[in-house]
Amino acid sequence: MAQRKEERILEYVKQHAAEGDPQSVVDHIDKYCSQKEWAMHVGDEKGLILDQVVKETNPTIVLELGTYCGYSATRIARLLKPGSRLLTVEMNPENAAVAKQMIQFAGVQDKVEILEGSTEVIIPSLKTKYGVDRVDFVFIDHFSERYTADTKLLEECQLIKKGSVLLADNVVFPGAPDFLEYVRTCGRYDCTYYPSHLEYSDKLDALEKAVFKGP
Ligand SMILES: Nc1ncnc2c1ncn2CCCCCNC(=O)c1cc(-c2ccc(F)cc2)cc(O)c1O
Ligand SMILES: [Mg+2]
Repeated sequence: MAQRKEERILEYVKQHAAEGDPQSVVDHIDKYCSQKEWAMHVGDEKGLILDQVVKETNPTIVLELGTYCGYSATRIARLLKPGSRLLTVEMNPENAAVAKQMIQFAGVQDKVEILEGSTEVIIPSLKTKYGVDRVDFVFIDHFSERYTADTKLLEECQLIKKGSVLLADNVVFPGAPDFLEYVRTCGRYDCTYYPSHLEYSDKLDALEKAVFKGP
């Protein structure tokens, strides 16, 4: 029996999902986490909203803040056009190791790069160290206390340009009130609120989309 919940999820996927099939990986993570052990993936209900926003954005460069086990990285990467790439930031090295294997098993490793470290350190290095000019889509799913600071950091580093899309998870639960206040009142974003539910739960939650209008 694997020691950590995240390793048990990976083991279940390896034993039951179809290798090289990202949809199968996503479906089996949802199955395990709704039936056996809850875990903080964006999940199937909010995941459908994520899918819709990714499809309408059709991004070339995606940044994800908070990889965890790689569920949303796999979910996003399965929708990306050839030649596009997803950079995902994870501070916890044990979770990054699980995510690397999950992404590899799903067969999307050529599109996904896991950057180990904290967002406040990684974001300022994206241009110089990772050759990023701008990001088209940012999925924000790390500590809600960092959402606003990292959004401001993306602006200051000129990583988001007119039309870049931010999509933030958990804006109701655990909640990101200062992020909602910031993007809705600073005058630089067109915001859309998508009510939903916390993953594998009937508690209310929501996603907030914030489209950058330029500095
Ligand atoms: N500065 C940085 N840079 C990179 N990673 C970083 C970081 N700082 C931290 N981390 C590492 C991310 C930590 C996980 C973030 N996600 C969450 O914390 C999260 C929690 C819940 C939740 C649900 C029910 C409850 F009762 C309680 C919590 C649900 C979700 O969908 C979540 O995404
Ligand atoms: Mg989340």
